Amino acid sequence: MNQETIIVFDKVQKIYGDKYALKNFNFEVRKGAFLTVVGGSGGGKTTMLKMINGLLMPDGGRVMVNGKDTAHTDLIALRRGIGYVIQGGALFPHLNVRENIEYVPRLEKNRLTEERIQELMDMAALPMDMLSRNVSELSGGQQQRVGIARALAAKPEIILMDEPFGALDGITRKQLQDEILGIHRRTGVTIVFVTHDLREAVRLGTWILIMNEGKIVQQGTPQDVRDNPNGDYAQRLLEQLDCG
Ligand SMILES: Nc1ncnc2c1ncn2[C@@H]1O[C@H](COP(=O)(O)OP(=O)(O)OP(=O)(O)O)[C@@H](O)[C@H]1O
Repeated sequence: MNQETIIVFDKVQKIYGDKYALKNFNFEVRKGAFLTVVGGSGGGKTTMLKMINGLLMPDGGRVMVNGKDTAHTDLIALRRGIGYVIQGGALFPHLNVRENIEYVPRLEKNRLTEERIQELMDMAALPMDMLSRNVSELSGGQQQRVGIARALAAKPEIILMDEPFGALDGITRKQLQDEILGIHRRTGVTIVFVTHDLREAVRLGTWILIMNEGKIVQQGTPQDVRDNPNGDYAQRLLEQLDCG
């Protein structure tokens, strides 16, 4: 394994009934990458993401994170090093912002210092006076920011993001994209970010993976993908960039 590789998919298969969600999927994620995974509905993006933190296991092949096969690893320890952000933030609605952010570290008997909480709020561009607010009173964009602060709390090596900004208006979406780019730049965390939106994928990614029907259509830098679309599917997807 390449020293700089943090996640490896090795001949991974995932089958539901007689349909492959992932078919002979081989892929490596470099440490520190901002990988964006793009493609149409049902292409296998969420399936591949959930295999990284062991929410799903392969039916064939293996997924390695930091050199360890997820099928033979302590899943709690694995998830401790992986932040997970999904659409809507999946916050605990009855808890306030502080309690949401402190939730996982507390389970592990790690108290976050006030300094660390301030740092997390700053990274997510949230004001400190929001800590005592109940999350159900916050806007969608604010909730998503709390989800990001919570995912960062345990200083993960990897952050998985599944359509995190899908439900937000254009302006809020752009602000959150800027925030996550800043977090990536400052912390060097490896990010795997699933989106339907090629424009978002190109804007954020250092590396782009285009998937369709459980297979890789194309991968490369945003520039490579734009300049040399591989086949009809990539070409049609890229046409989104030119109209709109
Ligand atoms: N629990 C499940 N049971 C049966 N089929 C499933 C299940 N989860 C996913 N699938 C199927 O596997 C395929 C890949 O789904 P997946 O959610 O990974 O795609 P996706 O690219 O993330 O799609 P979307 O962008 O719509 O979320 C789809 O055909 C889907 O219907």
